[in-house]
Amino acid sequence: MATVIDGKAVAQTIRSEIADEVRLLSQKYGKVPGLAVVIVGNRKDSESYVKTKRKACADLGINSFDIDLPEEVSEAEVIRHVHELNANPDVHGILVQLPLPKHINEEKVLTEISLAKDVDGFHPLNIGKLAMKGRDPLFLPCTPKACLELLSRSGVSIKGKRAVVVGRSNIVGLPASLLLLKADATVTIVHSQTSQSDTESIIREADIVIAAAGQAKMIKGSWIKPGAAVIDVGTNSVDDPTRKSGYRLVGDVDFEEASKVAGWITPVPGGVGPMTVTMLLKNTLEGAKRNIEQNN
Ligand SMILES: Nc1nc(=O)c2c([nH]1)NC[C@@H]1CN(c3ccc(C(=O)N[C@@H](CCC(=O)O)C(=O)O)cc3)C=[N+]21
Repeated sequence: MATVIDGKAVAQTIRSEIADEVRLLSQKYGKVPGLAVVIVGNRKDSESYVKTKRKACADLGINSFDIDLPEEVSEAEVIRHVHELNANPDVHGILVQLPLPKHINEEKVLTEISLAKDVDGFHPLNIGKLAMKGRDPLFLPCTPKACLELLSRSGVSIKGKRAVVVGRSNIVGLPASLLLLKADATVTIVHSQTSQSDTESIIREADIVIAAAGQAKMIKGSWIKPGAAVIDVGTNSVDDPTRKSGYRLVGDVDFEEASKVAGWITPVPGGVGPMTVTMLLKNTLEGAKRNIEQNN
């Protein structure tokens, strides 16, 4: 049976380390880190993630700046807010919750975020640096960073291992594959246009699987190499009439099957999700430290 990686517990440990550092900064400089969270419209999932992020800030003594904009807001208006946050010395990190409404060009907005405040790591220049050998972005994207942190805290080495990333999104699959490559893995990406037989056979050879396809339980236990480390990024909501909410979250991996074969596996919920938020807080702390120490 696989070791189940308790993302919530690891996240809690790291959060208390962050809270200590926030207190030190405040004692030494009289300043605390600040994170601005911009949300446009009222998608239920986005509202729930943003609420989680703002609460996590409050728990750690990080200032959060809430920018809530209506669905119909213009792209220019969103960018105006970003510029205002870039100029605000109390804001050390800026996160624009994705996805944005169709009439707003995400790349245009993300490009306007000051590189020094890009705590999501989604600025095209940060992604470009992530892709280049010998270069490092100021911030690593939170979910990929969470995946690697869970591997390293579980004692799973990456160098020379075969890793597969399932999915190629800009916010998870692509940067996760780049980060694994930087960590010296041999990386393969499988995606929606990969044949079913290739998908299965490539996953079967992988020592490390990062599942970020957004398909409930698509990865079966029989596809997992015995002893592999399986990191499940999927957060798919499926109907569940036995719950008060009417739904529950499941990952991209069939946990029941895969946990009998894998060496390590992350659950959903309670795996990558809480660590993603923690990496956001950590990036905000790092940004604040760089900024405050530079100005003192
Ligand atoms: N600019 C931007 N940055 C993001 O980081 C970003 C984004 N946009 N858009 C959407 C995705 C999704 N995402 C999650 C964060 C936390 C959980 C999380 O905490 N999940 C809990 C469960 C939460 C629940 O029960 O609802 C868990 O897995 O245990 C999940 C997903 C961040 N994203």
